[in-house]
Amino acid sequence: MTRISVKDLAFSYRPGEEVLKGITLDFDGRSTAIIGQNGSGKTTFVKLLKGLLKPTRGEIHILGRPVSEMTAAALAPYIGLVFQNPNDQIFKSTVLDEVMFGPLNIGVDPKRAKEKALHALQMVGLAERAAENPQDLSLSEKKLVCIASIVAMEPEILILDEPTIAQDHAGTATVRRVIGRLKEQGKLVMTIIHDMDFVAENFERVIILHRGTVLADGDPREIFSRRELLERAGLGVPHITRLGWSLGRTKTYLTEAEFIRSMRGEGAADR
Ligand SMILES: Nc1ncnc2c1ncn2[C@@H]1O[C@H](COP(=O)(O)OP(=O)(O)OP(=O)(O)O)[C@@H](O)[C@H]1O
Repeated sequence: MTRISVKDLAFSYRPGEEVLKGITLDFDGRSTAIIGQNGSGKTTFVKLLKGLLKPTRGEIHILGRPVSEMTAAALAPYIGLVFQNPNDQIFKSTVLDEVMFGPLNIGVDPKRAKEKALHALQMVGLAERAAENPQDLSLSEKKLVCIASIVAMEPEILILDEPTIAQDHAGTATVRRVIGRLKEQGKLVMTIIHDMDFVAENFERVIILHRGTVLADGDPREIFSRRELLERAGLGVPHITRLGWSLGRTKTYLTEAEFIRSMRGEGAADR
């Protein structure tokens, strides 16, 4: 089922300078990473999906609804965006109030909003910090509070902007677990990200944006096999993929587990 349909989408911040140049894409339920060099248009693209910017050309439908006819507030129950920098999002004086704000804002009654917020905080491992001031948390924890704030609204579509930046090892593991849970719940999880290891391990579809156009669109193994294309787009590959290549393997490895299986001789056909 198509969750998001994008047709001939273009956007300019300044007249005559298109930063998105006619993008056509459909998003189904597959978790999707949007990658690309700085300035390729990733943030602009997701802001358009979320209704924070208006296209200069083209159409977007979210769950069949035309974004052009909806306000950002009307879209909020369906699509959530977690900003890269938590300071752009956090404004309440307790963690619980912060996470309750979204559900309350879309009309959930206070009792239910509290339940949803506590459940979301449990998911990110911060339920015990509910009474604290979010400003007293570490950057890693603040980012998890921001994820919980969107999770609590239970939108069908969640977009995470650089979820692993500023995360310590435990924080990254939590983000991985939360994404897994959301996928199990049938949500469309999207991300904008430069961390290719995380993409390879957690996402089913990869889209490369390059100078405002779609340069490639495929599953991670397909995308990370295309060395020339990645070089052209100025992008790296997962560490484990590079290690495999350095050892002369033809298979594109995506995870340590599959690399180890292959090294032990369990994947002889993959070499
Ligand atoms: N508010 C703005 N006004 C003018 N130009 C902008 C604005 N925001 C972004 N741009 C320009 O639009 C282009 C696309 O930027 P965008 O932030 O969408 O790229 P990005 O792929 O998200 O980059 P990054 O990985 O650095 O976040 C860039 O050339 C950028 O300089």
